[in-house]
Order: sequence, then C-alpha cells, then structure tokens
Amino acid sequence: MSGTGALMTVHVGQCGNQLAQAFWKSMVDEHGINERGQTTHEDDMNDKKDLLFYQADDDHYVPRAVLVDLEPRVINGMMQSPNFSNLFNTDNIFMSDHGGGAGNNWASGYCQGQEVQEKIMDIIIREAENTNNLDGILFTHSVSGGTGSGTGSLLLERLREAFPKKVIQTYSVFANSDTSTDVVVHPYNWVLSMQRLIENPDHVVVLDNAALHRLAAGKFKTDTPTFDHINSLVARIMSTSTAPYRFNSAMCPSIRYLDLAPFPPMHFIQSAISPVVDPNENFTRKTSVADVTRFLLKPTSMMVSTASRVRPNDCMLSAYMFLQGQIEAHTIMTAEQNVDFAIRRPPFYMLKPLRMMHAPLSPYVRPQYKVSGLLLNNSTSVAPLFESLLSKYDKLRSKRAFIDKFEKIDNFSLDMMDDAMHIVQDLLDEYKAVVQKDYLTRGL
Ligand SMILES: Nc1nc2c(ncn2[C@@H]2O[C@H](COP(=O)(O)OP(=O)(O)OP(=O)(O)O)[C@@H](O)[C@H]2O)c(=O)[nH]1
Repeated sequence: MSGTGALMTVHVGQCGNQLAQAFWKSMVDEHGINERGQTTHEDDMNDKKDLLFYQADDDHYVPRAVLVDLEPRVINGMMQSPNFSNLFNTDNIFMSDHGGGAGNNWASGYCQGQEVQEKIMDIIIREAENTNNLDGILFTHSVSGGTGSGTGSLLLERLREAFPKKVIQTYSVFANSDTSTDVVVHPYNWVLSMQRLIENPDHVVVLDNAALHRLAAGKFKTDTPTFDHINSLVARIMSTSTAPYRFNSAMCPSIRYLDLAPFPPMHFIQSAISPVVDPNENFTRKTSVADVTRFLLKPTSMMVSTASRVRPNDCMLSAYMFLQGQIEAHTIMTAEQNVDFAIRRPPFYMLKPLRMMHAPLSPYVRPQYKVSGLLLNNSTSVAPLFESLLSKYDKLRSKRAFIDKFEKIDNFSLDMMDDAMHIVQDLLDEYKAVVQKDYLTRGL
C-alpha cells in the first residue's frame, strides 16, 4: 500500500462492542464482503480492503479487530448472530473468566484489567504484527461504565507504551446526563478515564449520548431512540472519517496526515454528520454541497450537547470537512471559500483554515442521498461539556457519595481520583487560556 498503512480496531466493554457491530456491519457492506468474509463483487481498483481487513490463508477477509469485555453477553451475542458468527477471528476475542463485568465501576475495570492485561496485549500485538505497516488504532468504548472506562483506560496506557508512534484515535461515548437511568457514578468514571484520554491517544472523538439521543429522536421519528439508532450515527462518523484511506483518496491517504490536534492535549474532537436520515423512510430532500456544509457548521449539529450554546470567543483549533457523493472538484473549492469566509465571523473563529476534502464513496453501496458530509472539529466549545461534568464530579466527591464502592477495590486509592481531577482541571484551564488569548486571528 503506497503511503497508506493499515488500521486495526480495539473495542472494549458493552458499548465498545456494540459500536463494533455497527461499524463492522457498515465496513463489510462498503467493501463488498459477505458474512463469511468472501467478496460479493468484482474488486474495484480503489477499494483498499486491506486497510481494515487481512486475508486468511484461504483468501477470505477477516476484520483486523480485537474485542474485549469483562462479561460475555454482548460478544457472545455477536458471535451467535448470522452477520458476525463467521467473520471475526475468535483468537482476537478476550472475555474474562469471572464474567461479571465491572459493575459500572472504573476502579473495578482498571484493577481487573491489570490481572488480564498481558493476555489482551498479546492479542493486540500479535494482530498488529500481522500487518507490516500499521498506521493506527481505532478504539471504541464508553467512559461511564466500568469496563470500557476502567479496562479501557488501562489498555490506552498500554497501547501508547507499545505503539508510541502509531496514531491512536478513540471514539469515546460520554453518558447521557439528561436521563436519570444512566450510570449514577459516571462522573467518577469519566474523570478517571479523562486522565488517560488526555495522556494517551492522539485524538478523542467525543460522542455525547445526550446529543446523539436528541439527534436520533429528531431524525428517526421516535421519542425513544435505541442504541441501534444511536450507534448507526457513530458508525457513519467512523466510516466517513476513514473513507479517504479505505478508498484511495489522494487528498488524505492515511490517518497519519490528519492534523487535528495542533495543540495537544487539546485533542478532543466534536463531530457532525449530514444528512441524518432514517434508512426506512423515503428520502425526499435534494442535497447539495452548500446545504450539507451549512448544516455541518451549525453548532446544534455537533454530537456534543453543550456545543449548541455558542460562546462569543470560542475558536476552532483545527477542523476537517469530509464531503461524499457526486461532487465536482470546483464545487468543493467554492464551498471551501464560502466556508472560509463564514468561519472568520462569529460564532466561528479559526486558528487554522478548515480543510475540506472529497471522501470517496464505496463503489458497492449507494446511499439514499447525492451529497453527504462529516465535520471533525477540534474546538474550544467542547470545554463547557467538561466543565459541566467536572461540576457533577465535584458534587458527588464533596459528599463522598458512593465512594465506598471505589475504596473497596484492591489497588485503588482515592488519590488516583483526585490526581485525575487536577489533570482534567488543567486541561480546562488550557482551553480557557486559548479562548482568552489574543493570538487568535481576529484582529484584536
Ligand atoms: N452510544 C451507546 N452508548 C452505550 C451503549 N451501550 C451502553 N452505552 C452507554 O455506556 C455507558 C455504560 O457503559 P457500558 O459500555 O454499558 O459498560 P461497560 O463498559 O461494559 O462496563 P460494565 O458494564 O461496568 O462492565 C452508559 O452511559 C450507557 O448509556 C451503546 O451501544 N451505544
């Protein structure tokens, strides 16, 4: 593969593995592969299946994916489903012998992870060594339960150690703080995970379940969107953002060229997709580049609930817009100029020009719409979400609410929690400093 290496995925916990199902379902469809890993179409020259799949000795395609959970339900369910039972390499699955999960407790997930980390890392390193040119790792998990957050945190530390030069990009699901039914100790789990998200990956795509839920409720014509609805949106983000590498784009042939985090550790990325369509509905709209870009740049389109409350000094540190469909090169250039003009005025300021690129479509699947897009946006407008979660953490921590559940875990100390809180606070201060500083290009 010239200029392009391979990617592998690591999925941890219930949410991480449910996202794996949505993502890999769209990957097999987009690469013309059936549930046995066999090709369903004559190969297209732009289809780089080997970016995410390897070929077994009998030539069938196998996802370069590692599935990890401390309880077996979700992965077993996947292995029994007709779509996946013959697709994944079962040697790439780790399920704990205890089988009880981490009880929504980061400390339990982290400490159980310490006992089994070598086994999991052996799987990941073997899989990485199976490709001679790994560019990066995509990692899916939730930061509010116990396994995805706790074991996920430990694995992120170990991945960074084992792959110091590879791009690590997480898709991290934040709890839906609008619903009382979600995990009550999620602010603790979040703070502890955030420390590892600040310290280890190159990019963290922040997926706020509250925003995803609202978007899905509006678009899927249901008041009670399911995780299937929500995960289909996340799969769109993951598939569009990897489309340039998977389908031979000259503009961005590898995740290594994605310059989304010019000021680390401010590497928390918001995303928006357009159009959002219920696949079971007749699509009657006419899409255009102008229409799609306008929607993507609306603060309310971001998959982060607090981003819709625009603050006058917010600024985009780096952003990429991926457009897909039947689009002429000159249309992208005109759109780029229009967008460039729009984002130099409130509510958008940019430190770097927004980069637009044409992300090729799968040669085998035709969407219902002609033009679609994805925005990956590294903006200071993510900070209010962190501020709100930190204040939820402070409220629980000051009352020592549920703290006994964490204290009773061997090898866990409350200092770990307090240290993590300071690291998150430092990140927030960095965001605030950017917002206040006059090096922003706004004629100050
Ligand atoms: N978007 C999305 N969120 C999910 C999904 N499954 C669970 N969540 C959210 O993830 C959080 C809980 O994390 P889980 O992934 O269920 O838990 P876990 O990481 O397996 O940890 P334990 O259950 O404690 O072992 C809650 O905020 C849920 O709302 C999913 O499929 N999609």
